[in-house]
Amino acid sequence: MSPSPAPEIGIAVFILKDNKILFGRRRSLSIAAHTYALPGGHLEFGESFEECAAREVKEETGLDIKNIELLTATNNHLSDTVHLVIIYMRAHLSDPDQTPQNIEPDKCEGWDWYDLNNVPEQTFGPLRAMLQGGFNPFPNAS
Ligand SMILES: CC(C)CCOP(=O)(O)OP(=O)(O)O
Ligand SMILES: [Mg+2]
Ligand SMILES: [Mg+2]
Ligand SMILES: [Mg+2]
Repeated sequence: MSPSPAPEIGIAVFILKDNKILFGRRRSLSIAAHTYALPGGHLEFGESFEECAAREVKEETGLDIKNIELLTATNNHLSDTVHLVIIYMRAHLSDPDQTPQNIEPDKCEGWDWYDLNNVPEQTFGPLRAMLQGGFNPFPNAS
């Protein structure tokens, strides 16, 4: 019997601007297809969490970020073929006036800012559950 593949490691970034968070609707990808998720992607060999966060955000939105901090991690055994550890980071825009661009339109329908209390209905399940459970990514959250 061949060994099960190792779980994937994904970095997801809460980019915070005023009281909003950046979400993008994913196209028909292997993970979280057609749901709203945070910018982010697979941790690559030798990267720190912060390096991966900055790289994936730049690759996907063109945004430069700073104050990159580790928040939490979730272990998501989503199906017989998808087991994903998601490491959640938060960050702020290096330039508050910079606007997100949809750099990878084949992977994402576009980026938009959402209030924590009004995230998209079709938010990626594990993320939605975390937020509905009271997780607050903002600094000094009560
Ligand atoms: C959901 C995410 C944290 C893990 C999967 O990342 P992804 O499919 O966006 O991967 P890439 O951005 O690296 O292509
Ligand atoms: Mg990516
Ligand atoms: Mg990605
Ligand atoms: Mg990637």
